Amino acid sequence: MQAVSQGTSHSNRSDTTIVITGGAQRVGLYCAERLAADGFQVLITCRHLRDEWQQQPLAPGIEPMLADFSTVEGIEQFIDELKSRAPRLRAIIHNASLWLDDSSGADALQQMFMVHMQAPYLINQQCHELFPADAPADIIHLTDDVTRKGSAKHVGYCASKAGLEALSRSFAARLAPQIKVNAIAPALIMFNPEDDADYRRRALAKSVLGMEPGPEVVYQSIRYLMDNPYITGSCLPLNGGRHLK
Ligand SMILES: NC(=O)C1=CN([C@@H]2O[C@H](COP(=O)(O)OP(=O)(O)OC[C@H]3O[C@@H](n4cnc5c(N)ncnc54)[C@H](OP(=O)(O)O)[C@@H]3O)[C@@H](O)[C@H]2O)C=CC1
Ligand SMILES: Nc1nc2c(c(=O)[nH]1)N=C([C@H](O)[C@@H](O)CO)CN2
Repeated sequence: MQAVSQGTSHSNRSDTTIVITGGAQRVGLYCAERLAADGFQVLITCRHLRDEWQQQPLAPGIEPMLADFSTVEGIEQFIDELKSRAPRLRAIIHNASLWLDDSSGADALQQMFMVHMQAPYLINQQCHELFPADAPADIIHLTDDVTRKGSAKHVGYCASKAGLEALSRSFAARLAPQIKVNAIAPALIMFNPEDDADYRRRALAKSVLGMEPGPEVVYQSIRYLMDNPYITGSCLPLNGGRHLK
């Protein structure tokens, strides 16, 4: 039986682009750096350019695009600019996210709906034609393991991430067989600087592996999905065994 090759050789990766939304920091920036090192062109979106890029420029192959997904107009502006650049897309990674708890104001759910659902919905609908017909193509959504059980303190966040998970499965059905569409559902990946010792201890205790893995495990999951030709409509649990507790 003929082996199916999905991986693009290093040489022709340089003419294909991976979009990572919210890629100017933390998980998104780490994955952008690893994918650029793999030879891809990477477009990261951000709401503001970072001052530190003057002294510490982004790695070669990474280019920032300004985008604010808090309004439909902002999402459409991003889509128009992306189309005007007419990249040969290899992947779109919907990483942008707001992690607001339920005391963050009356419009918190609406804000998270815009970033977690409205933006991926419009971008997937209007940008799928930027993927070349004859080459591997992936859309990957970053959801959250918390959708398994719900969250007493992040009701709105959890609901919007659950909606993103359903949106991912629907686009998998709509865009097959040309584009594979999957989700990655992380639990704790990396703490925020403001997380105190007690919070960190409690968060680590929620999984049987009890670790803060860092963003490499998200990059590994992205590469697994990109390189495997037979996975679509899935949601990859990346949770240290939280479901076993
Ligand atoms: N960190 C973790 O432990 C976990 C992370 N996840 C998920 O993994 C992904 C990456 O996590 P992490 O790196 O911590 O994410 P961050 O909290 O650092 O947010 C990522 C980016 O989202 C962007 N963003 C927020 N609101 C908007 C908006 N209105 N328009 C455009 N961009 C916006 C921000 O970009 P900017 O400010 O530059 O515009 C920010 O840099 C997220 O989807 C997250 O929900 C899930 C579970 C655990
Ligand atoms: N957009 C974000 N989403 C999430 C974050 C984050 O920092 N930004 N962090 C978490 C937590 O790590 C949680 O999984 C464990 O405490 C969840 N989502």
